[in-house]
Amino acid sequence: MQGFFLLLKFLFLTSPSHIKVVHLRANSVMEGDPFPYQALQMNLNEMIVVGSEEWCAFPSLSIPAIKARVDSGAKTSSVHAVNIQPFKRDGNPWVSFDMHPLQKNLKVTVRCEAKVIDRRTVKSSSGDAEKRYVIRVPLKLGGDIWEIELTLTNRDSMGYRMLLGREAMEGILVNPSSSFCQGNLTIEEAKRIYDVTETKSSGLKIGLLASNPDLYSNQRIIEAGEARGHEMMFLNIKQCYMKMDREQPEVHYRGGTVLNDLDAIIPRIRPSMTFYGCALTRHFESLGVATLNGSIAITQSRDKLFSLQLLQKNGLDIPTTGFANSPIDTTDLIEMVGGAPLIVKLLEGTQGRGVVLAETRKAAESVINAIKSLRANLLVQEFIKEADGKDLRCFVIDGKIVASIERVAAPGEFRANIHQGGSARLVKITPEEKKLALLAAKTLGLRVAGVDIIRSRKGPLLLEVNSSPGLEGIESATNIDVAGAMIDAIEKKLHWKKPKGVDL
Ligand SMILES: Nc1ncnc2c1ncn2[C@@H]1O[C@H](COP(=O)(O)OP(=O)(O)OP(=O)(O)O)[C@@H](O)[C@H]1O
Ligand SMILES: [Mg+2]
Ligand SMILES: [Mg+2]
Repeated sequence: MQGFFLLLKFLFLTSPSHIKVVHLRANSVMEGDPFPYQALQMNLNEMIVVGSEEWCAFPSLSIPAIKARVDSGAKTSSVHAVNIQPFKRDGNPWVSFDMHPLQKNLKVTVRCEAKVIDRRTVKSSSGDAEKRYVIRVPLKLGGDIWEIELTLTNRDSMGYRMLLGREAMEGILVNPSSSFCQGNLTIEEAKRIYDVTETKSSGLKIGLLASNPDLYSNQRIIEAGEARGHEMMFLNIKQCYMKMDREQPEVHYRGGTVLNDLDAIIPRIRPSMTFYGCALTRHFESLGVATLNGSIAITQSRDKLFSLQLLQKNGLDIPTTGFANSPIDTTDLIEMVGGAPLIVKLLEGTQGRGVVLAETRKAAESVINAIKSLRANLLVQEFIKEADGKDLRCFVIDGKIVASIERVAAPGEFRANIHQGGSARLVKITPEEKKLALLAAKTLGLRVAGVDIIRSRKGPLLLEVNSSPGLEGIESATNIDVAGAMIDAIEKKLHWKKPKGVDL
């Protein structure tokens, strides 16, 4: 009742004609009073009274029942959403996502779609800031229906799948001491509404282990998997964690969901996440989940020095490369790779950052010694001048070259990386280059690899092998469905065949 009185007071305070604080008692409502109690009473009668928790519905999302925590302390409303996939419809941004509308129940999954009206940084009750998609959908509560804004987030670790915040509460009276003022459902009834009949899809369940669902490459992989009838799940590396236990090792997803029914994972680990991402991939392997690229192969390909050693040991041609510990050896290190001009590469560089051309011996010495004084590791490499700012990127999947492009550096630039302004074009590679690319992927044990080759006077030389090569440059330059070929490789690994009679 206390809340009810508070709201009465609130109503008076926020109404422009009543600016003084009024303490109301139910028995003070009497005829002839100076206050327009009758009008107020009519207003109140029009309001929807809700308790601290209520069953709601989202007709446009095909969610007939979801239990919400009513919290006027929260500004925005949020709803549980996982596996969020942005896409475009009629040129507008949309998202599709999985909702498990029933608490602690992962069997009931509804795939929802809604137009995105905003992306907003929201601070959760734990203090973490998260960038969330915002949608606007009709909410049904009791007999009423009105549009509200919802942010999408993983609420697995929260007590409720939905939070109804004050922005969505226009016309609502909260009585915090009661619950389900608009009708209650038992869990059994809620389950019956969703008609829990487990329907196992005939496709594979594939997890994409990555960091950013908005990346072109990640979107394409999900799209290609779904187009082949598989259940694709975007798994944010940072939100997965591992249980090491002899009897029951597990991978959990934030909130406690146990990821125990995946057939395969596609690791797409960004360089800054190598350590954690590889540990996670290893854990999936120990659970018997198939991985497109294995953890050992990813780990060794990420170590530029180690992978070059492995490649040259297996007879592959690489530019002459030097590596030293002490600045005392810098002079000979430069000599060793044929003197200036030469290339200096940071061991942990990517996208062409950390690759420097030192044109003179003096410049080479200063760059090498400066980097060493920062305790960073570097490689010194002969400069392949005749490459003229061009290199080749060969996309290898399952022992075959599925696409190749030539990347051409921007004017005045020697690095051909797209991120450094380079452009890509279709190229026909020679049998020698083809052999080099396939052998490189095989040597590093990568089922999927982006092999970089530079054309030199001595013939093709191997620059490096990437375990999570980007798809945008290569797919747009060649029009080849590289993402589809990656899914084919998983199907092949798992001996999965499209069920007869299924038209995908
Ligand atoms: N020895 C070299 N001689 C001439 N050009 C080179 C040499 N090494 C690298 N480059 C140029 O610099 C670019 C970046 O080098 P590299 O691929 O080794 O670095 P990266 O930062 O790891 O890039 P990536 O994004 O491909 O992982 C190459 O694509 C190539 O165009
Ligand atoms: Mg690289
Ligand atoms: Mg490269």
